[in-house]
Amino acid sequence: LDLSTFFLGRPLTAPLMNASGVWCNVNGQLHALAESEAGAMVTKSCTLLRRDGNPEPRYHTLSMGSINSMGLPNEGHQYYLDYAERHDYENKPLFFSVAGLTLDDNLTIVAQIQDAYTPALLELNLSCPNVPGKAQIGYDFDALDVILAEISSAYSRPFGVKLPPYFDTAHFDEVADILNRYEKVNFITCINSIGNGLMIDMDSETVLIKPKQGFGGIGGEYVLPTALANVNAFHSRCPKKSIIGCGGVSTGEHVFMHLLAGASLVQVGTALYEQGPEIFVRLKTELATIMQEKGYKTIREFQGKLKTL
Ligand SMILES: O=C(O)c1[nH]c(=O)[nH]c(=O)c1I
Repeated sequence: LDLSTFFLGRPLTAPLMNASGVWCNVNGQLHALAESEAGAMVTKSCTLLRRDGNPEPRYHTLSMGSINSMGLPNEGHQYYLDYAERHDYENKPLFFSVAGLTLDDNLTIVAQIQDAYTPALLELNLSCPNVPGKAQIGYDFDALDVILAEISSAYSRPFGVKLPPYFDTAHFDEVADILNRYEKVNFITCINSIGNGLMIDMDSETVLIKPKQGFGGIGGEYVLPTALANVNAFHSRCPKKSIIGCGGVSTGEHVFMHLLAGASLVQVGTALYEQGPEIFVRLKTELATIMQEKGYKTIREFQGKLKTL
């Protein structure tokens, strides 16, 4: 599936969706997303069985974003398969996020998605930073190679991966080399939260969240430059794959920047958590205004056309 035509070919001026994990854990939230102005939507990353996740407080708003250590709370994969069966795909495409705790769990879940033959698009989450004792697959390049080989042979359709942020050119090169060896990896979602940040309450002199001594993934405005860099790095290194941008989006300008950097579709996390699905109306309007001011009729005219000096 080529996301760029799937979304850019359509009259959408705002290919927008939620970031997995935000407003997508339970049916009521999923229904609200389905009814929203978002162009697509994704389910909460699921494990084989239901999980409570980490003890609360596990999410906190920050002056320029958020910190979270949710711990992969979800209703278990069958719950989201049931939702995927009921979803109205004419209304908007559905992405199905999977974050199994083991390779076997991932294979079991993916096999059931295969058997259910849902039109949902698999987004394999390789970047959850908050399960104590579980290193991120996205930062273990051998494990990354193995899971892509296993999923590619177990799943017959195109799928995508949700990557953590990288901060070193050698890592962009190495991860892109691995991804380019898997033609079934049709899209790359950059970025997940910047793992293991820490913020402090000045009055009580304590951390803000309970799990992991206060360490958690950072989202929001703080991560925009890192998100744009990862979108652009993989856009230039993986010409046959679509990039879904995620990270730091709260205005139409941010959406425009992600698209210019190479994204075909843009996810919203922290700002959606704070403002709810109505945000998609504002982002669509703001992007359309920017496009009008710049004289662009379609996204294709500027998508991926970031200029260097
Ligand atoms: O703690 C979480 O549930 C979580 N939190 C994130 O910031 N990213 C993720 O992929 C996940 I699975």
